[in-house]
Amino acid sequence: MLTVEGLRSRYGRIEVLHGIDLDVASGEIVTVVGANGAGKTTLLKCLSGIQPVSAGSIVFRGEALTTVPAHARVRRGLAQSPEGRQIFTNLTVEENLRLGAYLFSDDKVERDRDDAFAMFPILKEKRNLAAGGLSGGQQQMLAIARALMGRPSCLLLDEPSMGLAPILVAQIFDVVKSLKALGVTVLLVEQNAFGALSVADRGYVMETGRITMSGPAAELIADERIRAAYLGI
Ligand SMILES: Nc1ncnc2c1ncn2[C@@H]1O[C@H](COP(=O)(O)OP(=O)(O)OP(=O)(O)O)[C@@H](O)[C@H]1O
Repeated sequence: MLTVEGLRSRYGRIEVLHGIDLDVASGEIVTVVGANGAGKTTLLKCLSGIQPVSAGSIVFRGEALTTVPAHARVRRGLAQSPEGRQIFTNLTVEENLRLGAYLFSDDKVERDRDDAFAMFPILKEKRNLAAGGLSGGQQQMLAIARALMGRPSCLLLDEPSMGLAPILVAQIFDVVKSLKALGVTVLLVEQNAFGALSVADRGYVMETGRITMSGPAAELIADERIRAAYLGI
């Protein structure tokens, strides 16, 4: 569904992605794990079209995306739930969800909203409250639910567990896992390697702008080097 080859990107004169190769098949949950500053967020920004690519290619559902603007990528089914959530805190939960469906005016929007409420009952309970009043975990759920309202075929998730208490981290990873059942393909970028690899089918390890390891998530979790470097085991 998504194939990235030789992707390079830079901030000014400093290159931070040095030729990334990765692919995500339809229906998979794939994670990119790596330390703070490895380049994970930059990679997702290149995929969503808000960071220029200096070399390489991005092909999504058979179509080259590298020069397609960000808004057009969303229309093609590639959606991002950004790091730091970026929900509209002054709007209600329901208004935030409706904004996620801005591409559509059909009656399926109501059904999508009901599906979101079924998936996240707490959002239904708080639908008329300002989103800024939600807890961190609830805001993260809202950010994911809002991205789903755009009916993506592939969802890019940037550090959904960041800044959350451990119990909420577990909940968020459960949510990611449940996306698979909805038929949504997920590319999940995370510093929490254990949580991410626990729910993913496959994983890539990123270090200073390069992919240094990849494989089935279960194999990566069992790998001594990964356990020592990322899992603190
Ligand atoms: N706007 C920017 N201008 C210059 N350098 C940047 C900018 N954003 C990121 N960088 C640098 O690019 C490198 C990769 O950063 P990036 O945010 O992609 O890493 P990351 O793995 O996502 O880390 P984090 O987990 O903190 O988001 C880092 O060295 C960072 O300092």
